Amino acid sequence: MKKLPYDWLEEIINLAAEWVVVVDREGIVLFINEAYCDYLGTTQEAALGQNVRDVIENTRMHIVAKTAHAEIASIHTIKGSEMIANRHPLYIGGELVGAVGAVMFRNAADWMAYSNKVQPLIEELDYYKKRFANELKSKYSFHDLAGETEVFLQAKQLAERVSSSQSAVLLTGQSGTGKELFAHAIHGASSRCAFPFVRVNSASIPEQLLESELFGYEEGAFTGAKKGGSKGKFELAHRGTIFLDEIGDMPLAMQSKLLRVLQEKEIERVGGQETKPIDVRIIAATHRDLEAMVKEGTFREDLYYRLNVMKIDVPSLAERKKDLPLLAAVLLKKLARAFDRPQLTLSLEAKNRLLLHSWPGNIRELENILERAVNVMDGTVIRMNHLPLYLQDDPAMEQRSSTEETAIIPLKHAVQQAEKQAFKAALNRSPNKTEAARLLGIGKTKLYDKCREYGL
Ligand SMILES: Nc1ncnc2c1ncn2[C@@H]1O[C@H](COP(=O)(O)OP(=O)(O)OP(=O)(O)O)[C@@H](O)[C@H]1O
Repeated sequence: MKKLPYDWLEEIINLAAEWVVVVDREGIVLFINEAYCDYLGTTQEAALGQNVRDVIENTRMHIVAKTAHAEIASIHTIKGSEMIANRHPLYIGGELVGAVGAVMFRNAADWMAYSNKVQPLIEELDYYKKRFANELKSKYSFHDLAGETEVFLQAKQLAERVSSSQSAVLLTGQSGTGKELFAHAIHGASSRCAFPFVRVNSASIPEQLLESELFGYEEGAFTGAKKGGSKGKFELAHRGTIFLDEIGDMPLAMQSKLLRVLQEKEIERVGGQETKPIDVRIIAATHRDLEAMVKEGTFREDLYYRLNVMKIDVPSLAERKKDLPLLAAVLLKKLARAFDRPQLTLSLEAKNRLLLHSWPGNIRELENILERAVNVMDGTVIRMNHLPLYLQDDPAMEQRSSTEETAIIPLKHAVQQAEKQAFKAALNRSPNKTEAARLLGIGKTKLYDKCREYGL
C-alpha cells in the first residue's frame, strides 16, 4: 500500500488539528507544527529537540508521555489565554513512545462558537431527560381519586393504609374503574415515591417481546438488539414500584419467569449470564377473575398468592352511581383545561340519562362520552343530542334489549348495539385482546379503537 508523503501528513495535521505537538517518553519535542510555534513566538527549528517544558508554558505533555493516561478537554493557559487541549499517549507497534497533544480551541471565542452549536442540543437532551423522568413518576395522588360513596371510600382507605407497607398489592375491578389511578396514588404515598413508577401492560406487548421488555436484554441477544443492550422495566423501576397492568393477560410461560424474579429478587437480562439484584414493589391489576383462572389452569396459583398479599377491589361505576355527578364534574374540569373550554356542565336531562345507563365501561366510558360531547357541541352545556346515539335511545331499551324480543330501532343503532355486544362477548371469552381480535376477525388496532369508542 502506498504511504502518504511526510509533507502531506504535516499539512493534513495543520488542517485537521491546527496546533499539534509530539514528544518522546522523556518529554523532548519530536514534532510541533508551524501554527503552534507562531503563537508561542518560536520556530520549529528552535523548538525541536527541546524539553517541552521549555517550549510550552504549563504543559503536561511530559507527564502524559510517562503515565500514558490521556487527558481530554483539559484547560491549558498559555500567554494568558485559556485553551482547551487533548493529550494522548502515543503507542507505536504496541509500545509507548511518547505523547501527542492538540489544542482544540485556542480562545474563548472559538469555544463559544462551538458551544453555541452544542448548547441547544444539550438543552434538548435535558428536556427529554426531564420528560422521561416525569413519565416514571406517579401522576395521581389519593386527592385525585374522586368519589364519596361508601364502597369507594372503603377501597380508597384500604389503599391509603397499604401505601406505607412494602407488600404486593392486587387491584381487581372491571376495566375503566380507576385501577391505574389507585396504583399511582399508592406509589405516590409510599416511601418509594422518590423512585420510579413504571407501568407494564401485559396485554399490549406481543408475547415474544414481553421478556425483554420486563427484564431487558444484552447486546447481540437477538437480531435488531440495540448496541450496549437495554434495561428492562424491572431495572428501570429499581427502588420504586412496578405496576403490572392486565396481569391476567400474561402468558403462562412469562408467569413462571415473573414468579422466579419475585422469589429470587433478581433479574437476568435476555441473552445475559449475570443476575442483578432488584428491589421493586409490585402492584398488579386485572379485570379478570384470577381465582377462576387458577382453577382453569390458565393462571399460576403460586404467582396468584405472591401477588395477592393485599387485595383491593375497585368498585364498578354501576356500584357507585351516586358518584356519577361528582365524577362527571371532575372529568369536565379536566376536559375544560385540556380543551380550553371553561365552565362545562351537564344539562339535567343528560345527567339523568347518564344515571340510567348501566356503565359497562365504567369511568373510562364516562370520560369518553364527555370528551365526545365537548367535541361535538358549541356552547358550555352538554345536552341529550351531544350524547352518543346509544344513549339517546329510550333508557328502558338498554335494559330490555338483552332479555325481551328485539325491539324495532333505527338500523344504525341496532348495528352499534350488536357490535358492542360482540366486542363484550369476545373480550369476556378471550384470555387477551389479541385473541379477542382474532375471534372477531379484526386487527388489534381496530379492536382498541372500538373498545375506546364503546368504553369497554
Ligand atoms: N376516582 C376517579 N376520579 C377521577 N377520575 C377517575 C377516577 N377513577 C378513574 N378515573 C379516570 O377514568 C379513566 C380510567 O381509569 P384507569 O385507567 O385507572 O382504569 P383501569 O381500571 O386501570 O382500566 P383498565 O383495567 O382498562 O386498565 C382514567 O382516565 C382516569 O383518569
